[in-house]
Amino acid sequence: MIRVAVVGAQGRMGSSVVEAVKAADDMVLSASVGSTGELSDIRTDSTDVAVEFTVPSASLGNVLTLIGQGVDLVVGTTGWTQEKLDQVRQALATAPRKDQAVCIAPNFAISAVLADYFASKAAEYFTSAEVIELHHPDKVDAPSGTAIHTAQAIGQARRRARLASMPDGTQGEAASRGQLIDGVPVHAVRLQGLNAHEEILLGNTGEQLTIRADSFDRSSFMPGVLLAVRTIAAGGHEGLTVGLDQFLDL
Ligand SMILES: NC(=O)c1ccc[n+]([C@@H]2O[C@H](COP(=O)([O-])OP(=O)(O)OC[C@H]3O[C@@H](n4cnc5c(N)ncnc54)[C@H](O)[C@@H]3O)[C@@H](O)[C@H]2O)c1
Ligand SMILES: O=C(O)C1=N[C@H](C(=O)O)CCC1
Repeated sequence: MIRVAVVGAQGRMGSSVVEAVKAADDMVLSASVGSTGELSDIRTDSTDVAVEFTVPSASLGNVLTLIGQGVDLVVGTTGWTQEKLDQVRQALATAPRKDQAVCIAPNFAISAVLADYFASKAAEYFTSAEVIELHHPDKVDAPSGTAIHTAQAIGQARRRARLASMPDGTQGEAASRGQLIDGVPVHAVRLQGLNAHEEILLGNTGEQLTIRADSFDRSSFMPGVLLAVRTIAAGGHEGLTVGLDQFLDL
């Protein structure tokens, strides 16, 4: 049995993970920690993998503390910059266990992971690319971690293909053109009734490709979370892995 601790256990995602772990035949819940709980309860004598879904302002601190306690991690909280990821890599380099592993993924839904992957493949064939993410209004960060990841993948693909900057004749005030991430405009919508959705628009003269992923319910994230837990627990992924795509045979 894989012994799993959940950090952020009272949140929307954390509480779903607690239920998913309880329902999994090969897992047992070893600890569940809320915002006032003690991370010191999560140690390698009782936990194999900790799953962290909290808030962007707390996640790095939680991750560094748990790495220091020798614990492997699956992290779904968003808000990760290159600087923060580098701090995780540094902590892992001096971690108590040599084979310690952390997986940080902005999205565990297979639809979103594939949309991101397809966009990274398609982007080099299109003159223009824009990302629209649409979420429930309780979300604290914008743009979404997934949209940032997608825009960065599109930016990389465009550089690989040596594409020129995108055509855009906008003059003067351009706030409504979205936030540029790696040269890609990203637009964030917050709307009552939505859960988590992303649309990638790719355009050429006379044609358009639209890639869209919809998570209608938080249950959509659970198979990916459990897959990441099983993959980390099985070993062989020491160090930092960013993105669930790294654990899929794409
Ligand atoms: N990777 C994915 O597939 C995926 C899917 C959905 C949401 N998310 C991300 O997961 C994060 C959480 O989303 P949510 O909808 O569950 O938010 P939420 O606000 O419902 O839950 C966050 C929880 O973290 C708790 N918390 C805050 N600080 C804490 C701390 N220091 N230690 C322990 N717990 C603490 C809060 O009390 C709250 O219960 C967000 O960053 C969101 O973008 C990722
Ligand atoms: O509901 C959220 O919050 C979500 N956050 C992630 C993100 O920012 O990409 C994944 C989708 C849901």
